[in-house]
Amino acid sequence: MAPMLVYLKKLHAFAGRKLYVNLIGTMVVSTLEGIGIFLLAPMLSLIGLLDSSAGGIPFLSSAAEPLQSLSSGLQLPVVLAVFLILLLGQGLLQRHLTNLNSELEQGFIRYLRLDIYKGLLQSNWAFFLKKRKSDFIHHATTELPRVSFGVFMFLRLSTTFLFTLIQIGFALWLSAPLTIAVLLCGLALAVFSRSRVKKSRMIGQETTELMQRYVAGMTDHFNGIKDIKSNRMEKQHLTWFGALCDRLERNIVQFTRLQSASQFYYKAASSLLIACFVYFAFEVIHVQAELLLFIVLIFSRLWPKFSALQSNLEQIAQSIPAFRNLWELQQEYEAAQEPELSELPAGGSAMRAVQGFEFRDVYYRYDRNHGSYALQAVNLRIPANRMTAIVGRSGAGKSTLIDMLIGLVQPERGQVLVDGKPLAASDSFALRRAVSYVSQDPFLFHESVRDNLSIAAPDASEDRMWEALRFAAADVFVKKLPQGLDTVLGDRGVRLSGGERQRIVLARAILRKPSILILDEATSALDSEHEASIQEALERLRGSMTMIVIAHRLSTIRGADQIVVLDNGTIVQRGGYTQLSGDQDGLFGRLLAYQARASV
Ligand SMILES: Nc1ncnc2c1ncn2[C@@H]1O[C@H](COP(=O)(O)OP(=O)(O)OP(=O)(O)O)[C@@H](O)[C@H]1O
Repeated sequence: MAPMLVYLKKLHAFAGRKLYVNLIGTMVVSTLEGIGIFLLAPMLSLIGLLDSSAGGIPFLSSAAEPLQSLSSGLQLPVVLAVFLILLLGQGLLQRHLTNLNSELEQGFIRYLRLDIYKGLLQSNWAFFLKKRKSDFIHHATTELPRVSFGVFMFLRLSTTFLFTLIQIGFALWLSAPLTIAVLLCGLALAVFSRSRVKKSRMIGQETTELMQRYVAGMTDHFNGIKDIKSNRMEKQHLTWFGALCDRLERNIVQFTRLQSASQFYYKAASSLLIACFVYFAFEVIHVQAELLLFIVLIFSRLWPKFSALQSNLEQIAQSIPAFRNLWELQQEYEAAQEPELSELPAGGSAMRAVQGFEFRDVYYRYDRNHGSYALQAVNLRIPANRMTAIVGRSGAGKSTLIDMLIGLVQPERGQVLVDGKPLAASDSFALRRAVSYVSQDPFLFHESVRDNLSIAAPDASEDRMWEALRFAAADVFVKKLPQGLDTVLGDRGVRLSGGERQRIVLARAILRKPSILILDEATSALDSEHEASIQEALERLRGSMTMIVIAHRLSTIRGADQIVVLDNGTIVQRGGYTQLSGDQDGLFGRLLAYQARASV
């Protein structure tokens, strides 16, 4: 129940006064409906079906009295007009409430979406390392609407409950013994149905798990569609997917069956009760036929409320696991918010390293409980405005070192210093504003080349964009694209090769005019000709920015001021290209030799 309270509070914070207008409006609609039904009494009395002098029916004589003063020809039209006005008024109000309710519900979904997305964006990198991307998609697309549905179902339950109380009050007035008898029967049925609420919750838990697997599976499969097709794995994936879809189908049908069975039990009980009451009231305690008719009328209104309450309860129970799931994610990312930031920084000044960076006896493990060290005993200086190359075998810790430099991960032991001062977690935004980072797996949005570039520098002119594209040796192929800079890339537009993608991402990085440029295997997909032209362009930037380059192709780092060789998370060699390549027994020398043999 606690997670549900959290989201009810959020709804309260979001909707404020509108929420109460909605709740009170719903109550008014229900009451008007009740009054409309009570008006049936004078109507029936006027057309002679009911004796208005019958003392056993409350309201009837008092409702009939004012009518007596009217001429007989007017009485029925007046009653019918009041009846019509009431029901039309109720209809109009209902329409208004339906619209308001939809605005509230959709607004609340938007509010939750933004709240969650912003919370996720402000979470630290360690949080993303632990989570699967598909889980976020699952939470945003499946769990969030379930939570919103659950919240509004709870509101509906509350108003139905209140209105049921009012109707019980009327019913008690009409006939206390019969009402108490009906309530006892309702209670017995509710107790009998408790296990169904529990079952709904179990089904809801299974829905959550199955949907999580469904979204994760779909994401994985379509991320790996090339592997699937080229290795003819379609059949295995289809079998897996088919089995999961079967389970999803069974899960939903199971819940519908449970709900329809509950509704049937309530309906069957209601028919049985009405039959018993009529028999008992008519044959045993001999109440007036008019009163009996009225009692049947009231209970035929009251009983559906009981079954609606049961249905609401089952639906809420079914959505409870989604509340828990979303709340757990929210707690996780709230604990992982980047420090001292309540808002995402829009602009602000970038940090400028004058002397450079220093790693002082740094240790880092991805899993602090039982993982091996990704970095250990790292002592390293990275001078400002020089080019530092980091090399080593796969898994040596190169990317981890970079992530730590830009404050994405923090040392478990030791310190990272900028110009001699420890890099506080709160400085990392200022630092990252100075950085352009091109990762191993460059990412382009499904937008035009222009949009992809201006994400990095919204104010950049077209001339500056072409200049950056020239730098990255991308100008020639962009000019040849069907709409040049305005060509849409990706699924809906032109597909680029790996090397073309890398060059646009490199242009984007340069467009930002960074003071620190980090290239993590950023030219690995390029042919030698394009790579050479980028090397020349980088050479021209030398001295104007700090460059850190991770490279497997060692020929590309000949010009580096310092080369750092990592192995198993530790620095095993450091020096200039000529010095390191001269040491045949060192790791650098051996890596060079392997590459020389491989290229023969
Ligand atoms: N998210 C992660 N969770 C757990 N371990 C990780 C994670 N990322 C990297 N590692 C581990 O940390 C070590 C260093 O990885 P890192 O990615 O820094 O190596 P790398 O030198 O950049 O490798 P490559 O050249 O293949 O990209 C490896 O043993 C790797 O398995």
